Amino acid sequence: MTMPELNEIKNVFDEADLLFTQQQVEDAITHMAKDITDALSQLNPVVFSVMNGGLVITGQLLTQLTFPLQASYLHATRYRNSTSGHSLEWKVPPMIDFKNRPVLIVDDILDEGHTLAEILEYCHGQGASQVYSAVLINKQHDRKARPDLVADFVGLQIPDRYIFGYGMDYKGYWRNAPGIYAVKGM
Ligand SMILES: O=P(O)(O)OC[C@H]1O[C@H](OP(=O)(O)OP(=O)(O)O)[C@H](O)[C@@H]1O
Ligand code: HPA
Repeated sequence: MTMPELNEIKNVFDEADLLFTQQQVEDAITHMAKDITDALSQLNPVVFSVMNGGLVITGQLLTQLTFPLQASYLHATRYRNSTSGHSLEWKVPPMIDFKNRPVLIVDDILDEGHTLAEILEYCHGQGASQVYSAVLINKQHDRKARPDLVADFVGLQIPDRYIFGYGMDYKGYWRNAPGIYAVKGM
C-alpha cells in the first residue's frame, strides 16, 4: 500500500463525525470491566490483546480488572492498514500456554467478525477451558461471518460506518484519536 499524504490524514480527522466522546468511551470501558470482573474474577484467566487495534482498549481495561490474571498479546490482522478486509494473517500467535485455562480475547472492534471467529476457534483448538471475548465496538450490519456471532462483553454499538480512534486506524493513522470518529462519507 502506498503511504497516504499527511494532509489527507489531517483532513480525515478534521472532517470526521464524532460518534462517542472520550468520556463516553471511558464510561463504556468501566462498564465492561465490571461485567468482566463479575464473570471472570474467580477463574484465573489469560487475557490476550489482539494487536494492533486492541492496544488501547486492553490497556485501559486491564487496570480496572483487579483480580489475578495473566496478560499477553497475539497479533492477527485482516485489514493491513486498508479500509476493507482480506484473509486473516497470523503475525504472532499466543505465547502463554492456556491449555485447560479460560481465555479472554480483547479487541477494538467486531466488524464482520472473521478475525474474532478465527481467533476464538484457534483458542478452543489449543485446549482453552473456556473462551470469552470482549470488544469495545460492535458494528451493526448484516455481514457478520456468522449470524449468531456476538462478543461476550461489548462496550458500544455503532452504525455501519468506517471508524477510527481508541486503537482503530484509518490507513494506519489515528489509533491515538481520543474518541470514536466516523470517516466522512464512509
Ligand atoms: O471483524 P473483522 O471484519 O474481522 O474486523 C475486525 C478486526 O479488524 C481490525 O484489525 P486489522 O486487521 O485492521 O489489524 P489492526 O489491529 O492492526 O488494525 C480490528 O482491530 C479487528 O481485529
Ligand atoms: O471501522 C473500522 N475501523 C477501523 N478498523 C476496522 N477494522 C474493521 N473495521 C474497522
